[in-house]
Amino acid sequence: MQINSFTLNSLLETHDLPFIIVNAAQQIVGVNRAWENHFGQTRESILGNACCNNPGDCRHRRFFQTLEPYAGLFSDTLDEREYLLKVRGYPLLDTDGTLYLGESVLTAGASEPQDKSPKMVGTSSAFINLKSNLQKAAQSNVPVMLNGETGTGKELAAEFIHRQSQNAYGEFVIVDCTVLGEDLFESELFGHEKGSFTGAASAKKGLFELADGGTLFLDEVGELPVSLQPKLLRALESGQFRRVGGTTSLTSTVRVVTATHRNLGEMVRNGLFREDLFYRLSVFPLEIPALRDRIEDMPALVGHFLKSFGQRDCCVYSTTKAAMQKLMQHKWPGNIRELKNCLQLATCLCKNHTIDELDISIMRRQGATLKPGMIERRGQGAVIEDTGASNINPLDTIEAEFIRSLIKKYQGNRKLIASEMNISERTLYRKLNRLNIN
Ligand SMILES: Nc1ncnc2c1ncn2[C@@H]1O[C@H](COP(=O)(O)OP(=O)(O)OP(=O)(O)O)[C@@H](O)[C@H]1O
Repeated sequence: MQINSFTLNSLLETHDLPFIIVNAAQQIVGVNRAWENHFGQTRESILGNACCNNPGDCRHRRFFQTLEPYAGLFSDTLDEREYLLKVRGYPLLDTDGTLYLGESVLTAGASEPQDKSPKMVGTSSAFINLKSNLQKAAQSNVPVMLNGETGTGKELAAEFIHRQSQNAYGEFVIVDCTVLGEDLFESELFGHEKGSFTGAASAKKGLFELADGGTLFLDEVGELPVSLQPKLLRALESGQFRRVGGTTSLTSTVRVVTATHRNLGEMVRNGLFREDLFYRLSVFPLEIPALRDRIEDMPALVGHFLKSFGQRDCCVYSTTKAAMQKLMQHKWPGNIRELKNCLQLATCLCKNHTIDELDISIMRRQGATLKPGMIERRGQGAVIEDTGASNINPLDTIEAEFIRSLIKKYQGNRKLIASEMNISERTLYRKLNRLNIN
């Protein structure tokens, strides 16, 4: 007898852990998405299979004899691989009175989704407040919008939300909205069928489809052209989309997290961002504070990065008091990413694994390089030093003038500008940001 499909689906979808349903004939009649993700098998390939390699004598058979719930460690073979599993089994009754066994399964020793959260470091009240809000956002399942300057940790925060959410067993899929132009948007986001355009040699799943059951992270969503925003809104509202060249409507259930450094409210007022999409995406808005506004986090962040560089280089790095003071005084326009890069360079320059003030070279110029002799001059002063956040150095001025001339030449078309500069659109976008060019 078939289990009532409504009961089955609702049961399966209420479980965050891998979960299977077994009938009295010891056949698998249901698995959830977490199970598929955890063991890398599709439900089509296992539904109807025997529950174990030896169904004549297994815990499932014993369950149907005793009807006793059970919990414990069991060794199972799946797809020719041996797994030690933490298992909990209990009876399920279908609406027509048929008895089934429901079993939640986890690889023994494998961490719970929460344990896989990226390491976010900080001790300031601003950081603790942020982390607590991220946790609340993760549990709520509503769309979250992260707002913050470049390098403040928006992507890390988005991944943290994903790992702490009920979608943690699904994929965390990043969509870089700075590179999504008219030509790429639909095929990247919704995928395409074979032969749907020149070069589409095979069918390809889109990012929306890949994120099914997981989290879709729309990075720099403020960069999405207004003309494409209705298409995104439609897919988010209905959960339905079609691959380019496809005729069937596909469905994807995704958790949406977005990030931007822009003031989207102002963009809405200026007609640069659709109001309906803004409200759809920013149900849970969160501000990621700049490093300069939580400078108390500096010792913890420095300790965190030096520990990881030390593990990489098999040594223990430390800083002098003067070095820490210098780090605390800088304004950090590039935020945590800039701090990390600065420390990475310091580990190369320092002697005896101890970073002192003179090893702290705060580099504000993208692409600035150490010239021969600079390292030798270490004893006489900082190598590349610029602590005044408002100073624009001549290199930046020249670069800004060059980019402005290209903006004029290509009437603001980023693709053409990036191509002439031989850089990606994303790098161009970062340069525009750093040089304050709108
Ligand atoms: N609280 C934190 N603890 C440890 N590392 C952090 C923290 N915040 C950010 N980082 C690190 O700083 C770097 C920049 O973070 P991330 O890429 O998440 O920033 P972002 O705001 O998304 O940047 P962008 O705006 O350029 O996309 C990464 O290496 C990240 O791991």
